[in-house]
Amino acid sequence: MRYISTRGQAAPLGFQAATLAGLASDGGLYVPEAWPTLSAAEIEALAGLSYAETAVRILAPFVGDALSEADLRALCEAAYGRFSHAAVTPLAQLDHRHFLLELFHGPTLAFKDVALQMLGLLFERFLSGGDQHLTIVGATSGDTGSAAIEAVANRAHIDIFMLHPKGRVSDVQRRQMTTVLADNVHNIAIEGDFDEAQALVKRMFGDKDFAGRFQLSAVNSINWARLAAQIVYYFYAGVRLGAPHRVIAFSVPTGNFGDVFAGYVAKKMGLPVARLIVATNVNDILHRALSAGDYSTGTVMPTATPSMDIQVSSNFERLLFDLHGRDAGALAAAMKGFESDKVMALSQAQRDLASADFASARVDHEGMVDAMRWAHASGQVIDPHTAIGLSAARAANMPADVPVVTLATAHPAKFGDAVEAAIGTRAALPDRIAGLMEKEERYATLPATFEAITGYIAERARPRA
Ligand SMILES: Cc1ncc(COP(=O)(O)O)c(C=O)c1O
Ligand SMILES: N[C@@H](CCOP(=O)(O)O)C(=O)O
Repeated sequence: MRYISTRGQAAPLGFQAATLAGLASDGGLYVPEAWPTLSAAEIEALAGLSYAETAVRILAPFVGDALSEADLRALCEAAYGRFSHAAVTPLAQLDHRHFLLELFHGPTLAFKDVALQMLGLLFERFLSGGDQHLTIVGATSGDTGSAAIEAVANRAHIDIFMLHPKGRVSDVQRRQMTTVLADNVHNIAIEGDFDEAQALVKRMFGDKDFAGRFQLSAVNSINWARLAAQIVYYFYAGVRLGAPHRVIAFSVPTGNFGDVFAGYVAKKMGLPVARLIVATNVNDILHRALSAGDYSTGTVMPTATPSMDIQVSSNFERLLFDLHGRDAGALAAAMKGFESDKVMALSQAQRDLASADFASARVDHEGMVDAMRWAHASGQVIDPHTAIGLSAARAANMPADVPVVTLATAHPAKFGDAVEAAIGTRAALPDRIAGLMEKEERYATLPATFEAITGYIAERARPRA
């Protein structure tokens, strides 16, 4: 399997090189040259397999010859052996057609663990025996940061620098990052929002001098390996609900468009998906783009779903690449225009193409609270992000015989205040993070400027070997 850049100016890479590179040198994102497919019989054969074994079957075509099947199996078993639920990503039923796909049973209690536990092991595997070391630069609106830090803390060949928007993540989210005092972990609170953090990170990859001095890599979903690992749970849930013989819809609380893009890939690979419902909070650029062709940024509004307070969604570029007929030149020109003007219009033909796979909804604060209360009445305490997805799922116009699965992306204990405000009770902090609120924190606070951030990193990172 070869990976090509959405902007067409970087050399195609294999899985190992694409994983270590993170972002393509031309500013584009790596995508597989062609989508691998599974036959109906191959999907049927996933029934009854463990999560780790399902991961082996789904990831094998993406990994290609970068790992033997036995090595891939060993990594999947190690990664998913750390989850607190035997099913890794279990389904919970809310009523006759609504389900939650619980993605928060990993070490940091959010869906990011599903991919990052795997990515941490892949990095270690690809770096072992060599003299390379990676400087990981990442941006987080709350959950990627802690999952990535958990996955790479104390690894000899890696330094991680994680940028989060100061004061715009929950206390639990911040502490999950800043109380990890390992020498190779560097947390930076930037005086800006998530979009600025993400733009700074992307600029580092594109800066010849900086990228030449340090071997940069990514843990955000710009890294293809992140997304590949997230495809697995769509198949795992779909097969449990009757795929390939039954069509299923998924509702995905969306920020950076990574999670829902993984669902799109699952559909391309053959999973029968009626629609992927892109559920946004009031930071609704993706809903406007898909429903009205208006892909234009506004000011980011802080909400009770901070992990989704995003306007510029990295992975939307991967969908735009397909919507531009995989014409990298056309996409590169469109992205250049968007980067300078903050506006892009999707044509009617592009919207029609997208609407075969995606529906979308914007959910405001009241909609989120209603969904939390409805789930609570059905016996489930859900986090605010999941509630955005559930609200969109309940409003979606899906055929009556199609089950609708909402991705439960975080444990409700990560957002205790918002949960209590909505349903009058808090979810207890699970044992995994007990004592978190008493631990010592360490992080730097810096202005959101390229010079300040790269200067800080340059003083601490190990240069290229
Ligand atoms: C809890 C939670 N829900 C939803 C999202 C949005 O996911 P994505 O950025 O992949 O669209 C995030 C952040 O990524 C998150 O942390
Ligand atoms: N909500 C995310 C934002 C980063 O998304 P990613 O999937 O690209 O890592 C977070 O929790 O940090």
